[in-house]
Amino acid sequence: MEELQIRPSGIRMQEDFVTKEHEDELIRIFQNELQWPDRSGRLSLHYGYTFSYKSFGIDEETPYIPFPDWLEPLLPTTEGRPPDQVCLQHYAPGTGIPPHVDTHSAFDQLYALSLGAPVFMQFREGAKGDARTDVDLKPRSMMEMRGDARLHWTHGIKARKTDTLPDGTVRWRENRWSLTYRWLREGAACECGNVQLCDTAQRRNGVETVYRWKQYEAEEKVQSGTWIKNVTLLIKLELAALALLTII
Ligand SMILES: O=C(O)CCC(=O)C(=O)O
Ligand SMILES: [Fe+2]
Repeated sequence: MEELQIRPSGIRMQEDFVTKEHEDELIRIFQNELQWPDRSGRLSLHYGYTFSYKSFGIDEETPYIPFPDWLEPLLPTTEGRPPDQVCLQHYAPGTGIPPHVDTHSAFDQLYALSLGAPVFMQFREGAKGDARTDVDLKPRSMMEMRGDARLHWTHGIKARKTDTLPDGTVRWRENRWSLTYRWLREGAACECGNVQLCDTAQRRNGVETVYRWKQYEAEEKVQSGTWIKNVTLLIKLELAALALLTII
């Protein structure tokens, strides 16, 4: 894996993690053999352990979902043990994911494999996002986020139909799938101290943890522009906030 020489530091990339033939076969499986949620927008399927935001450990009530056969050869081997959780996501053209950090306390190492169409992922420094960097996620590439890229910059994908390349070319979005791999953090506490982005630091400092979710909601509003989505999300946010508040 090669680290990109950009800000944020900590983005490591391995191109051609799978062959084109392997990718075609995976997409065939994704499109024909998996049961996706029946709704629009970004769709997710989860494998492995589920993290409980109540107990801040493995959710004992949700059964472990074994990794399917097609997933086994796609697991990164560089951590010495398989990930605890894998999330397969489908992005239909026009969909994205709001800027966020994957929860610090819950997860440590973080990798993502891109399949299908390329897309720009935007990294933004801190909560306000003054510095921004677009990284072109090429199909078949495996990315690792560590250090600043993992903890101190948010990442997200703009919900839009096209991306404009640095040379001005307009690239239409097509179907994209990603696999996000996460390893649980030992002790479920992060020591980075970033009160803006780290839930452990926020808890320790008595900062209203709901802030993170509020920010997420605001971003979603700007991106989706649809009322229904906002309402659904708001309910989810409130539930999440309640779960978080109970453990403060
Ligand atoms: O789609 C991707 O490549 C990454 C998705 C992501 O950021 C996440 O699942 O937390
Ligand atoms: Fe993420």
